[in-house]
Amino acid sequence: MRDEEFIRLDGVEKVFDVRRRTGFLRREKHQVRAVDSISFTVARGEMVGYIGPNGAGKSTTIKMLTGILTPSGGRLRVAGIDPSRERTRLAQRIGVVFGQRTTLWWDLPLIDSYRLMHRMYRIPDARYRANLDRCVELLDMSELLEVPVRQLSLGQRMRGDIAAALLHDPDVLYLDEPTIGLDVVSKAKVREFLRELNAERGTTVLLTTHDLTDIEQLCRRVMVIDHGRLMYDGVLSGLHEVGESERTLVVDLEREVPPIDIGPSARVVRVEGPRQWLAFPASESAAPLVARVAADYPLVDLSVREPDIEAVIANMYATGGDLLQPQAGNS
Ligand SMILES: Nc1ncnc2c1ncn2[C@@H]1O[C@H](COP(=O)(O)OP(=O)(O)OP(=O)(O)O)[C@@H](O)[C@H]1O
Repeated sequence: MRDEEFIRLDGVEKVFDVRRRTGFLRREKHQVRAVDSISFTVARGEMVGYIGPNGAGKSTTIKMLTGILTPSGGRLRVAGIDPSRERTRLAQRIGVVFGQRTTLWWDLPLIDSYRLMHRMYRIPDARYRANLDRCVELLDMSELLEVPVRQLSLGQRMRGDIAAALLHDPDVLYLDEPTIGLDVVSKAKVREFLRELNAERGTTVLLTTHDLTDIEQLCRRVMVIDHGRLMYDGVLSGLHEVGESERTLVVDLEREVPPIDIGPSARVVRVEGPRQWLAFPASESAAPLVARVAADYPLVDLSVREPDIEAVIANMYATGGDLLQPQAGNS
């Protein structure tokens, strides 16, 4: 197994058989293709965002990567291991954090959950101590260890869960919504910790989130999945180009004038006194637009605003992704 292909999926599929009620006693069998022929590789030490709308197939992919679910087709390897065949061996190499569920014992003080994991995973004592001390320090948890999990706030519990996933020094960490419901300070703490973990330990991280700031701050590469298919795999900024989004030229004029009219290449989307906002395709240069406005209108100042990434992604989902192809190189 090469480091560039630490995680590797080739045409992976997952089909669920479900029975739908169609009448009082009638049930119809049908199939849900949750993951539809997905291929990608993740290099050792990469930190990759895995995003998509509800029901896109993200959790199903993560469950196959942990060995909880067996693929219906295709081939999948994590650290050279087939997850569903060697789930126990894989468990020593991976850590998993599900933001909406906890792996901690609800009624026990946090430290007792860690002691149990120490035994369950058969973590050598020195390694357990070193990892625990490091998490306690970096995640600011010294006050929390004796507190029963049920009394922890969501942000505290999340830090507790992240530490639990790292006690056995996994090579790969799957994070499913690790900042969901957290306040700004807790989110910042979790992100900072993940950045350090990745930089210092070279832990490979696959991050699923609906919070695009997580991705912006942590991942250079992002994969977008929708209807079980990989719609995009590349740098986050590249989404602007494929997302058919618009940039905005904001112009300050000497005085109020009627909405600027310079033909079909740009349209006025907002006017506030002498300031006007013109939307134009993100793929086009602003220069000709600026030249035309400057020639015909009393221009004082201007700026160009990049599309907001949330709008780009919302647009991608809305268009069904037909325009988008998985980027070569990572598939
Ligand atoms: N055990 C199951 N049985 C039947 N259908 C399932 C099962 N698990 C998932 N699905 C279906 O597979 C599709 C993908 O679901 P999945 O949970 O992977 O999506 P997701 O991207 O993680 O969504 P969310 O963001 O809402 O968590 C959905 O249509 C879902 O209803």
